[in-house]
Amino acid sequence: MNTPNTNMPLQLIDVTLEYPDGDGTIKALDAVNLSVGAGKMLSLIGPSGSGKSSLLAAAATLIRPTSGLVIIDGTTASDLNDAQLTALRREKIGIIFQQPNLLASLTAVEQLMISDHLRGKSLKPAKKHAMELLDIVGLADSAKKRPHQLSGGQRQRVNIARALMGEPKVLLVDEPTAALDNARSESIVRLLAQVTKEFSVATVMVTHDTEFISFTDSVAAMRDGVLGISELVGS
Ligand SMILES: Nc1ncnc2c1ncn2[C@@H]1O[C@H](COP(=O)(O)OP(=O)(O)OP(=O)(O)O)[C@@H](O)[C@H]1O
Repeated sequence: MNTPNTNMPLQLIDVTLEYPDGDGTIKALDAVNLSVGAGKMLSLIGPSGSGKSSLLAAAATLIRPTSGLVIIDGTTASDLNDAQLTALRREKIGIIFQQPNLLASLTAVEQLMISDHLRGKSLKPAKKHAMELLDIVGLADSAKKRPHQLSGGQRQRVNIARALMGEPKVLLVDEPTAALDNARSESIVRLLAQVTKEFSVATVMVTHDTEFISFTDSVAAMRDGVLGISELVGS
């Protein structure tokens, strides 16, 4: 397949990414092909330095690949200028990092409301939307708590809810359980699998926790920039 397919919110076609390395270059991604369907969640595993973060950064359109295409919900990222890419990211992509970078002075509901506010929504509907999402991630009772009053797992739940505020088509998740104990890690991966279905997003989760990959629809393994298993899911 080498044409945009809107049933596949995330498509990477022959994506190669090279970084300068001394006199030469290093191939962080080597002709990667990947498609993830709406409502499907893929685990991305692989040793350190194999290119997982590079793949997420390319899929997030935070970095332009050396060659190949990144297609988000039918839009080819390389056709866009930087301002258009920023708009595409805001409208279509939710990004969840390892450490929830929440603002210390804001309550959980405010962390989410900011997101809608920046998109031009007024406060009342933003609050309603934020409360709905906090309810979905199991934090309706903690809406008024600030980050220091929440556990690590709860902070990650706020992070997930915040990423969903923009109603993304693609959810990119980098090591969401790295700072959590086993039980909390499992509940976070289960929650990600749940919201993937509920919101019909295409989710890619980089993880070292192979224990929890059975909660996801498929698994791809990276090694030296090459995607070992390139599965088409959700077709
Ligand atoms: N900005 C950069 N400049 C040069 N080389 C880079 C850069 N970022 C990553 N690399 C190299 O690209 C390759 C892939 O790195 P990447 O961080 O994507 O791997 P990873 O699988 O995410 O690793 P980890 O699990 O340790 O985060 C590695 O050889 C790395 O050293």
